[in-house]
Amino acid sequence: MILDVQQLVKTFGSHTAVAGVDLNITAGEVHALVGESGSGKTTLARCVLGLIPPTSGTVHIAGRPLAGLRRKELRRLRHQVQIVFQNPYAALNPRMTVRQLIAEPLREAGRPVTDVTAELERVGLPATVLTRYPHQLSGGQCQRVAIARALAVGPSLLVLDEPTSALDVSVQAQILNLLLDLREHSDLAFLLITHDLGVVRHIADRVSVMLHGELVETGPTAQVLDSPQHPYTRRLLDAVPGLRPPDDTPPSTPAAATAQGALQ
Ligand SMILES: Nc1ncnc2c1ncn2[C@@H]1O[C@H](COP(=O)(O)OP(=O)(O)OP(=O)(O)O)[C@@H](O)[C@H]1O
Repeated sequence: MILDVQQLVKTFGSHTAVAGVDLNITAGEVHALVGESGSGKTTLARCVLGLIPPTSGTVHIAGRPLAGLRRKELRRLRHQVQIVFQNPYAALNPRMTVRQLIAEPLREAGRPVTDVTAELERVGLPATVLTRYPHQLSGGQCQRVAIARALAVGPSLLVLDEPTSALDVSVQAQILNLLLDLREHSDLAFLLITHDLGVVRHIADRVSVMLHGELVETGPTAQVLDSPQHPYTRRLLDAVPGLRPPDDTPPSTPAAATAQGALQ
């Protein structure tokens, strides 16, 4: 088990942002976390990353508790979980070249900086971008650099916070395919925070639905999207035309098959 969260609670003053969440992710799993704005997704992710302490509950990374570690151990454990943000331009230092941006985490992880080109190749970028600054890259290229930086320290879990929503639709697909490709060739697991249920259908193995700080439903993606149990999940799905066949249409009809196939 790469991530094991138990009974996690996070309050800010009198406001409860995360209200007793259990969540586990195994090696190689793509786990999507969906829910409306303010439901607590980012707060949960920040607790998982060790950026903020939970009010109560536990987070274990690869079997080790995040709480109560000495600084050095915590740093090592934190390498295991990396994050990629929504807006790559904001996440990358504008004064650093791509070479410097990727060398920085390699150095931090004690790896040779000569690996920079290999790291670039891994995310589908040519060596010609090495001397460029973020503003000289496209949004998709920037996001690839951000992913390369996250991968450089050898994480087991990548938290992706709306990783494609700032990108053009065609570039979104390329980044999603890159993530699938990375997963195919490693045991890397993903916690994918997204509003896009089409993306969930396309790449997630399991999905958790968050509402007012609680996980109201968790299960294999097809099961949750095709037979949602919680009324909130149903409402989310009903808001996206074509994601789920209407209740009175058997899933086996050609129309329903087309609606679902369009998202594949
Ligand atoms: N540092 C903070 N101080 C006070 N309240 C906070 C803080 N961080 C988050 N909150 C509150 O906690 C709740 C959950 O916020 P969070 O950002 O986790 O939601 P979210 O599901 O990630 O939303 P979005 O999809 O818009 O990013 C919100 O009501 C938010 O205002």
